[in-house]
Amino acid sequence: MPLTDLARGRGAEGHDDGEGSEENLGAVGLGSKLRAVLRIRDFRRLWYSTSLSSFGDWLGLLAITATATSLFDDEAAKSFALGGVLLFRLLPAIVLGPLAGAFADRFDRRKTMVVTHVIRFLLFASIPIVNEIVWLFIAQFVIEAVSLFFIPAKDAAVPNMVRKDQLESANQLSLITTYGLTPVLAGVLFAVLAVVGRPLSRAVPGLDEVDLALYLNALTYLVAAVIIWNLPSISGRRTGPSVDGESFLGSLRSGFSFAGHTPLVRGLVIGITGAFMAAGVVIATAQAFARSLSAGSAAYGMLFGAVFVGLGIGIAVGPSVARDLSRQRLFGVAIVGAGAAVALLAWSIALWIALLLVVLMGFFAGIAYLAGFTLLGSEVEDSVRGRTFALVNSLVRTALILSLAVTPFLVGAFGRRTVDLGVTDLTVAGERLALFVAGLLALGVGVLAYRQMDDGRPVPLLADVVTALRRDTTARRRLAGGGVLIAFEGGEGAGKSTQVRRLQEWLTNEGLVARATFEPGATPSGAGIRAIVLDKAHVGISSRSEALLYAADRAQHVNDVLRPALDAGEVVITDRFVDSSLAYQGAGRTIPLDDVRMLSRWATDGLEPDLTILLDLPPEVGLARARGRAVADRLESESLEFHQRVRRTFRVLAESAPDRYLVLDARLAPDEIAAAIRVRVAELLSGLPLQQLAHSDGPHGGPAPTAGTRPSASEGHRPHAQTGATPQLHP
Ligand SMILES: Nc1ncnc2c1ncn2[C@@H]1O[C@H](COP(=O)(O)OP(=O)(O)OP(=O)(O)O)[C@@H](O)[C@H]1O
Ligand SMILES: Cc1cn([C@H]2C[C@H](O)[C@@H](COP(=O)(O)O)O2)c(=O)[nH]c1=O
Repeated sequence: MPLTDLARGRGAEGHDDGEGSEENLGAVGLGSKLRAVLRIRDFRRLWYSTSLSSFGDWLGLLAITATATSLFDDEAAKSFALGGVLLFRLLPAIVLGPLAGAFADRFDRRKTMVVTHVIRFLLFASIPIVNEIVWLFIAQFVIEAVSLFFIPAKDAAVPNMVRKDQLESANQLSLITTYGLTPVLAGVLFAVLAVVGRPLSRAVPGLDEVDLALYLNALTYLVAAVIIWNLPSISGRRTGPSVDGESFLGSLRSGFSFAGHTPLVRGLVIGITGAFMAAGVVIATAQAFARSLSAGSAAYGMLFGAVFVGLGIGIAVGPSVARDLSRQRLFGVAIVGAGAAVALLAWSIALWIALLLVVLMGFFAGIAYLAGFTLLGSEVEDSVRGRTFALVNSLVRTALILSLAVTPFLVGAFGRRTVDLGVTDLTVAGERLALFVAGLLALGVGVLAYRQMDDGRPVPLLADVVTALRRDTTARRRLAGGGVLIAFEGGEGAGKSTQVRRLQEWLTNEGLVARATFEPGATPSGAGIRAIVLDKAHVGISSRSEALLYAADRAQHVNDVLRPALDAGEVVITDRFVDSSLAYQGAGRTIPLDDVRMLSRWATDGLEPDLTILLDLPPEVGLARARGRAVADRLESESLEFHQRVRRTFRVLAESAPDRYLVLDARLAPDEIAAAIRVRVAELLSGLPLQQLAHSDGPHGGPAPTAGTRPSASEGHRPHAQTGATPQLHP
């Protein structure tokens, strides 16, 4: 068993008992998910520590850029100093990134994190003391180099602290904190320091607000180091310098080879690097683009803010909007979305259009970043995770440096050109062309990344995205070859058993594996429940108890019969399902429908029919038919009003989702009803990947099991061989 699984298992060190179980129920709000992940003690402590150092980072950036510019009076020298600070921040990644990754995979991650924090504490504290631009550059360079060792150690440690299904929430929390909360708090504190700094520097000569910010920043690293020191679980299995006897160079090589030969990682690397290269172009052209909108000096600030608004929305709501889509697909789709938004941005003529597109770009970028980061954490083995994170980190920074450095030259060289289109002249500005090219680049890498990472799902991408956004779980199951569930509903004696049997016979003759089943009583324990609920001798069963008995029968039925058959790609036809509980226990026994719905959803684990066929009949007619067949059971013996409520509810349910129901008048002749059913079912099944009977026994093969005689659920299993697109059916 991989170490990551062991560490994530129940009772792993630092896990609080019972946390996060609510998440397993499905649709849980962002707040609850974040609270659940924060209940994990060690993760919570690591989060405190990284939030603190991230806050320090932002404060440090503000203070350092202020220091750099304050050392000069001349405007050109100020911008040189600013550019120099940023360059020295990004530069070390090119050389040191991969080394740092190999380090994170070979050495104790906790010690690496503590040592790098302490070094940064010392360096930040030294900047105001030395107060020289050359030392500022050197310190920046070393701080960044040291951060490169911290980042992969931290990123690679997080997946070991939370359950796999909680990693996305843990990443959401980290990204929201790092890019939403801490920069704002740092900005506010910096502003406060600017106010208190002046009187302070009069009181303590040589100490101003920038120095204070730098000292505070240094202190955050020291406190964060102490917190991490007290988190032994971060160390994991790394106690010695070498994990498996591989040399340092060897592990560096194997890290590159892993990234190059693993399609998922290759796709992620291509996607993230390309997207950041495009982001660099957007940043480099932003000022000129804002000016081109002739919207005043505030336009740049607004566009800048819009990116963060979009990013925030994407990170916060993206995962729940696209809950059902695989993260591989989500990643590719989101990069393509961000690229398309940038390409359109190049053409926008008004500030409000540009703002909308920038929010959209940020939204998709946020989703892509979160999905990519989560995939790296969850899909990459612990032993190479540090190297993988570090490689991505280096490539991201290299891409940013390159595009930030090259774009202004290209834009300047292109200038503004007028193209003669014959009918009219088109003026093209360099910054807009660069934006358009960046958009196309992101679009291209999104497609490329998607192709590399595609998880081989049989569902076409568009249908996958549409059904995921619509939360159409039944359509998703159908499209993925997960069988088809057809439910028959209706009152007593409506002819359900008759039609279930006829439909199954027809499907079998058409060469498909079709299983007939029923509720209640299709499993051995269900048969016991059926005997209880239908026996007139049981006079004292309460409404709630009855609802629970039907739910228990259904839970067993789903588990033993429906799910396995659907997983095998069969067409499953059930005589009654959830709607019967809503109609009989809800309307009949007057239990609130929402309670019955909730109980049923729990029992079925969300399984819903692809199609429900309602055979509608006045209860007096149906009861007469049923009584001609056998003595009335406990439910059939209920009053006419009871059965009228049941019928009304069946009809209301069908009216509320017409595309999922086929309502037929059950007074028609059985042949007519069967023909109408065949037409609708042929439509539903056409082209779906379903199990087909082997040639030896079908099409037109062996006898079909009889639903009307209430077969045991194991009957109806027929030898079947292949899955394939359903051939043309003949209704
Ligand atoms: N369309 C129809 N017209 C007239 N009689 C029918 C029709 N369909 C079925 N019947 C007859 O009505 C009786 C009940 O049919 P069936 O058992 O198929 O109904 P059901 O809905 O499964 O009933 P229950 O829910 O009580 O089990 C049977 O005797 C059957 O032959
Ligand atoms: C599934 C289900 C069924 N019932 C009732 C409806 C009928 O009266 C009987 C089942 O009899 P049948 O001849 O097999 O149709 O049970 C119910 O009240 N609630 C349910 O969920």
